[in-house]
Amino acid sequence: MTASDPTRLASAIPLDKIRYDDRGLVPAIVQDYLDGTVLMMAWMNRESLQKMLETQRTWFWSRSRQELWPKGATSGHVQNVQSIRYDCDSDTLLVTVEQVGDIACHKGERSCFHQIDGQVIPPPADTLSQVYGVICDRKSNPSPDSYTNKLLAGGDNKILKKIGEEAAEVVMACKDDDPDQIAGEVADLLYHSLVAMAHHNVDIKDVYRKLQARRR
Ligand SMILES: N=c1c2ncn([C@@H]3O[C@H](COP(=O)(O)OP(=O)(O)OP(=O)(O)O)[C@@H](O)[C@H]3O)c2ncn1[C@@H]1O[C@H](COP(=O)(O)O)[C@@H](O)[C@H]1O
Repeated sequence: MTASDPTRLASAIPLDKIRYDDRGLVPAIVQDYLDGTVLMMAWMNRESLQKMLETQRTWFWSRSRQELWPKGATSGHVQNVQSIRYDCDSDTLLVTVEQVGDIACHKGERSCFHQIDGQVIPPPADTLSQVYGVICDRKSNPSPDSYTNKLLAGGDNKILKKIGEEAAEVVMACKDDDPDQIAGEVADLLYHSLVAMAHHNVDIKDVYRKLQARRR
């Protein structure tokens, strides 16, 4: 279900089926629709859910201010709703969004979630994005033992040669019809493609956007 289809978005969530608690609230977990990063958790009531369905933007209920609040009203960092799901006993919502701008947190930080080391940058939920994050970090902060840095130092000549080799290895593994070997060679091909993307400053989310745009 996508936000460009408001009828389906509204009909997918029967407002009366949701089990609100004794305060009339239901928790909503908000996730980036491209890489699955968990952006924030906030509370909704029936009215905010209704508003979210109507506007296709996130609306929550503030327990401290006792009022409805639309995400990004002051910062402009709105969240365009892509899908809404509820769990099996209908007492939790999972909302996937296109985050416009960096800031997701209601306190103005980059994320609601702190890592153990105190950083507030959320780790993307999917493995490919995590590996790409490390590769980009190696590019910014080279490490002498890093294979990635050896590739990046060799530029296109070295990186593209490896992509050609890894693609040929995928072909051979498929010819051998060996699922485990195919998985290993595809992992190598994906990794080297990510290095090429980092070398050419491609945002991994742009790849995900293209895949999403092609979804049927
Ligand atoms: N995901 C990978 C990854 N996949 C494959 N490879 C490397 O890619 C190479 C695969 O090429 P080959 O199979 O041809 O092996 P090879 O013959 O040893 O390679 P060459 O001699 O041709 O360089 C191996 O050296 C693998 O270790 C990877 N190297 C690093 N990563 C990730 O990249 C990030 C940065 O790692 P470093 O660069 O090691 O700091 C980390 O998150 C890693 O997990």
